[in-house]
Amino acid sequence: MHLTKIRLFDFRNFREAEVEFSGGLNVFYGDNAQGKTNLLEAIHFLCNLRPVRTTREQDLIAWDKTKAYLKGVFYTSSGPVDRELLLKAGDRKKVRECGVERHRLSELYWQIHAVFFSPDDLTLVKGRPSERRRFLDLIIARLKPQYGRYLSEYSRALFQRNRLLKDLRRNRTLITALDAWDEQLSSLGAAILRTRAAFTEKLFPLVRKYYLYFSREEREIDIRYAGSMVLADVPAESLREVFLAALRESLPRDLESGYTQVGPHRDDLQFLLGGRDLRYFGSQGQQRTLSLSLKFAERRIFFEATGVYPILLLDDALSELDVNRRRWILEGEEPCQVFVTTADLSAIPGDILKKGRVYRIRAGTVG
Ligand SMILES: Nc1ncnc2c1ncn2[C@@H]1O[C@H](COP(=O)(O)OP(=O)(O)OP(=O)(O)O)[C@@H](O)[C@H]1O
Repeated sequence: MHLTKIRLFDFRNFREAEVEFSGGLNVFYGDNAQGKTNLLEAIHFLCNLRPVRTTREQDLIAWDKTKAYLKGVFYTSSGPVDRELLLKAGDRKKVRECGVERHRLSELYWQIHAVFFSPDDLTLVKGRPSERRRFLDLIIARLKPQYGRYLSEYSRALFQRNRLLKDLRRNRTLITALDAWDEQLSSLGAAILRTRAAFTEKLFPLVRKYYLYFSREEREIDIRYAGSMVLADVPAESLREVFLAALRESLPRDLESGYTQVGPHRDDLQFLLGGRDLRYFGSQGQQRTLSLSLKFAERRIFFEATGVYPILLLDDALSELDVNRRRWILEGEEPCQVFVTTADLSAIPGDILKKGRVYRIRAGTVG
């Protein structure tokens, strides 16, 4: 699968552009603040149907406009697919595939996917637990739309339970309503925990493998799912009861804080090297390598699930890698379409650059 062509209108600092791409390496090159990242974001939005990280969709519209339009033509195993996205201020985005408007976006997730990596992904290691949960949840929900539904129902139930906890401070008789929320939370939470456990079983060995490869360190990284409940050795079918018991046990603390203190919404990932937490004790380089490994593991997981390598979008990421790793990624030992931004073409080995296509980005235009 690869993107053969893109058209943009009033997307970020692009007024109008149409560009054809190579199925291999594509390099967006130019000075700072010209639009290299914006073009990468446009590709990501077309592929994954959501903006990079927590950017709001409306912020993608050019500042002095009220609408933005993107069209991408993809080459997939079932032939060419064209996908259009229309953003309108104050409205939901519209998605059309092969000319037909689509409302259930999860039906479009399987075939086309992109993995975006930039130095900001350091937050996956150094940032708050919610960043790591989001990383897990987005990948799983994409591969299993049912999981996305568990998550949204769980957060609705959690919101109601937290509201009730606060109300209980004023009116104790409301306590009878708590059981119903605990029941809901524990069955949805157990489904989330089960799915995450099955997923991390695949993800963790891959992250370890890429970390070893990228870091050339002798020691393996140890990755753990750091739960807010002790779940080691709990069989999958007992998760609901264990969670329910944990909710009851934490009730005094929950009432005091007004928040539910246990559950998958409090869980985290922990990365240890030589027994020390990389989040606090890792060097900048080790943390960067780990965030890159997480993204490469994501890419591999998609390949294993779908048989198709996602498109790789590397924003200003080459400077972090030595020449051998740049070569490995850009030459494609794991073949896929790659888009790279750089302000310095010498970051790309000359023989590889010759095989790729280079686009000069200047003030929202592509040359
Ligand atoms: N919605 C928008 N409308 C118009 N311009 C925007 C919008 N959002 C961002 N920009 C501007 O687009 C310009 C290009 O940003 P971009 O991040 O793509 O630069 P870049 O070429 O990747 O630069 P760098 O090399 O510094 O990372 C910036 O000046 C930014 O302020």
